[in-house]
Amino acid sequence: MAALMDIEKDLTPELENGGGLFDPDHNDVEMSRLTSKTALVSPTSEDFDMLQEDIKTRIMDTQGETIYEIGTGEGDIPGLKEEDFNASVATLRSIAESLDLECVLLRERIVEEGKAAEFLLRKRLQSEDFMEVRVAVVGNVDAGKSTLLGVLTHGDLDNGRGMARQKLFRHKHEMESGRTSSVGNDILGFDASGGVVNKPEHGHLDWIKICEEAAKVVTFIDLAGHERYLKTTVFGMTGHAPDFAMLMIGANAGVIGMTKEHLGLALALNVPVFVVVTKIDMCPPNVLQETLKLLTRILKSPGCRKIPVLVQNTDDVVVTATNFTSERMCPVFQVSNVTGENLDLLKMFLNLLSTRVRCDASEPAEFQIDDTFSVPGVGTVVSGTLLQGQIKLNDTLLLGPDALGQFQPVPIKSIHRKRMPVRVVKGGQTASFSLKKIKRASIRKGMVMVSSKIEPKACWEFEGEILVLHHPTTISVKYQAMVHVGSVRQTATIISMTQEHLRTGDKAIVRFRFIKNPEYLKTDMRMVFREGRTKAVGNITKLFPHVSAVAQNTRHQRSAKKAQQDSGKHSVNPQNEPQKASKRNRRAKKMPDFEDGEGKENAVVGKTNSESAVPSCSSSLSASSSSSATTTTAATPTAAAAAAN
Ligand SMILES: Nc1nc2c(ncn2[C@@H]2O[C@H](COP(=O)(O)OP(=O)(O)OP(=O)(O)O)[C@@H](O)[C@H]2O)c(=O)[nH]1
Repeated sequence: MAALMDIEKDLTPELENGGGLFDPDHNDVEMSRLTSKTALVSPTSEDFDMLQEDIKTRIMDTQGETIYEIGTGEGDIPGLKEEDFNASVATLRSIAESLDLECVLLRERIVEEGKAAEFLLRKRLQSEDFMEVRVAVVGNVDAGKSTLLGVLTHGDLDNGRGMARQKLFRHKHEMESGRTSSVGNDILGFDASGGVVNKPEHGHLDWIKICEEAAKVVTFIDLAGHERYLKTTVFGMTGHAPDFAMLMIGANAGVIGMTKEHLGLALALNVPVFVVVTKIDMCPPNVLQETLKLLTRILKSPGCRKIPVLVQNTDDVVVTATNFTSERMCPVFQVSNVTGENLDLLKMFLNLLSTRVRCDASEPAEFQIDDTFSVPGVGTVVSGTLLQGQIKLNDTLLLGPDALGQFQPVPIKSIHRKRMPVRVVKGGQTASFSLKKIKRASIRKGMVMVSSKIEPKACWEFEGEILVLHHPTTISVKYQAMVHVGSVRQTATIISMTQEHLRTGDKAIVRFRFIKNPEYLKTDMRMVFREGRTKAVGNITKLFPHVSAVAQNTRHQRSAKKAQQDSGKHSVNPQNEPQKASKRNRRAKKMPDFEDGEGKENAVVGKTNSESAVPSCSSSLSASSSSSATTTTAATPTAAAAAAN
């Protein structure tokens, strides 16, 4: 636990100043009174109101919950005497009640001057509303991914011979009533006090019931472990906008195969990773230790720069969960799907995770499409993630860009979240919409539906600052590879770059041009550029030339419209390459690639993390002995080169 305490100091200054509830730079005298550890002992009615307001704001910012610490304060030696501690808890409970929040004790501990504790404050949501967290599940074949999901979502342990995974009711692209969204999902619901609400009936889970009873739903995006499906995995990690990645490792097999590749991908996309080591029931202790040793070495290597923390008790869960989004901490669980050992810790951790997307309903809506369906009796259905803003029933959004770079207005006639009909969807949540009078063939994954306030523009060309993680020789102008940005997945050509040639480990500003369709992109989006074993990652830095989305009733517009007749769109004059665009459009219509299938990876709209133009960490892979075949990312050119060797 000593290591853990160091980490607490290192990573959680916020825990030392009132659970991060207060801005330490705030000079206001009243505010500083409220950051004291005694703030809740006997507050004046004015202080009470301020505390209440503060918690309310926090709850709104985080889509419905926060962790509040009692007994610590800015500049105070932590700990409250029993009496003061009890008074503080009573105040907190009373504020929680006034705001209709569930108040659940997470941990209580003895510190320097007495007691301290953390409470989870979670909004009691209406039955049609729930918080959402998406977790991408990655790891090598046989690591126990499907088994763990089966055990978590169905509540029965495995027999070590594949029983639990069989329970997963999985229709990858199912569209029952047009309500489903996306690929390979399993859901785990938690009620306001953190209890699991999944109750399989005859082995079958009723998603609507789970969503109605849950205050928070964790969606697992189950990604394939086999190398053959790496493209799908990249799509899952970019297009399904996961908040976190759960990297699974079989204790006895260790860090093998695609493990490092998947870790490198999560790091490159800035998706915080936690590790679950399975099969500890059947693994000799010395082998388990070896696996943990190698894992620790990889995580700490310069390419990863993570701080691994073995989670062994509920204290560790609270500390890791509250600091997880710092991206540096990497919680490591050791579980058995057969005996159930430590699964309660993992469940508690999942219950405490919060989406990384801040929800601000006033922002213009931006929804990225990651799948399309054609549902009998319903019509065309699109599913995806709302990256920002809010969408309500009967809103009208702009759908596009089409092959000409145009956007067309579409009214929202129905919304489903996890198969449940709802009236509103908020930033950070996934949803599906049925679209009237729009043919499925006219929609590509990677298209968006946005508020008209955005005045969206599509682009054929963009510039990115990239780091080459691996390439066998040199990359030059005219080189083509697949660009993954969010749910966009399309081949692009390098048309210019700041260096003549790029080798493994090189960084450069590169200008790309899509070969088939213009796309809707934004600067700062994370991108992956790959082809075979060639891999580069980076950030989009510039977009150009833009294609106007404003309708102009020109002769060209009319001809473009004609070209799109059978998809029923209102096309508009593109401002670049009109003729080529028309041809592309026709070709695109002949070869729709919207089928949902295992290998049909599409690009995904990713969460963009704008911290740096190039990834700050990369595949550590250099730290591990093995094959260069699974090269991943590298934080520095040297590390990348080492990884490649
Ligand atoms: N003894 C033991 N067996 C386990 C455990 N977890 C999984 N297994 C077994 O390991 C085998 C592989 O598990 P899967 O869940 O299919 O592995 P996976 O990672 O989903 O594999 P892919 O879907 O092929 O990527 C199955 O036979 C499981 O019963 C565990 O904790 N203990």
